[in-house]
Amino acid sequence: MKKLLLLATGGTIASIEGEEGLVPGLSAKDLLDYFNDTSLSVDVTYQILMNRDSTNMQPEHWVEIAEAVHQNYDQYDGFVITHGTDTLSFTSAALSYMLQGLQKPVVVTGSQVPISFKHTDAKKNLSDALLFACENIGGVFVVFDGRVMMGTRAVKMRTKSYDAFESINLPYVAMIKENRITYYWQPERNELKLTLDTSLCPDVFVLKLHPGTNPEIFDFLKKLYKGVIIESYGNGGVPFEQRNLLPKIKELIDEGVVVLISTQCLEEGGDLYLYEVGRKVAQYDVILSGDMNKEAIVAKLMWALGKTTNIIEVKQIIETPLAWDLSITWDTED
Ligand SMILES: NC(=O)C[C@H](N)C(=O)O
Repeated sequence: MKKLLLLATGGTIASIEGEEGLVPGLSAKDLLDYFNDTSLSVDVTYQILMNRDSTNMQPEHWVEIAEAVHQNYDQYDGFVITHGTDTLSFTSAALSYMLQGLQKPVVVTGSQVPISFKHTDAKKNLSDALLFACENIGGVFVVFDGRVMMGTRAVKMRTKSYDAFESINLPYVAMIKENRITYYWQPERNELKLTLDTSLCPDVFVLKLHPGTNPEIFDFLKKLYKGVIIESYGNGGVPFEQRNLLPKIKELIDEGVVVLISTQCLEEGGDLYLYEVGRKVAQYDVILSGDMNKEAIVAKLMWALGKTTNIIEVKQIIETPLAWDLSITWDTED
């Protein structure tokens, strides 16, 4: 019988009605008691790591979760982490970077409706997650509404529907229906040994551009952050007429802040060399995000800056695919 470790962190799945709205209140044991599915023959041990709405998750909590998996790695065949959905993808991406060389599944799940409610997606998600955690596969996965996605590719798309998550720019790994797993593809196996690398620098900011963005915002960012992710438009580029952002971006880079250009478009990634608006900013030492999603970029940049602030080294880390986070090969000017 497979031995699994369930690590509970809170979220709606573990929430109960509080005086001021839903609040995480169930323990890992409560979750399993509600679940009570006898069709799965697994030996589940549980541990409550924290009990918070995932809106309150901070990078330090990602580290706690990664450490818990690492500490227990040899004792279990697979891991299930129950988590709030709001920042679940940030956590799943961060775990994908901090836990390199996983030869066992680490499955992150949650729900849109508490497990204690009559109609809930929690029981299916938990059951699917436990089932998938028994598989002979390595990596961090998100299992939600019957979909299995790589931890670096899941994005929360819907606030209320059960199909809250999509796998962006990478097909689902598998689908689960009535306790049957149908694979579409599988990450290749490797011979790596598990390493825990929790170096994280949280001084990262995401600036979402909109027409009218005031260039002076960069003066504040320069003081507070070591890395700035500019979520630009379409294929990428920044405005250089009227409220010209280019001089401020150059200043930021000259002062040693790492600047990464990404796009507000979720699908297909950017190509900074297509338009003049892109090429102008591409002349500077900016990092390209390809088709990585925002959640993965934030976690990866924090992880990279935890090791080095050297722009060349950070660029090398970010622009190298890791844990299936990036699939685009770089377009260059010629
Ligand atoms: N569905 C959920 O889990 C939402 C909740 N606010 C959380 O992220 O913890």
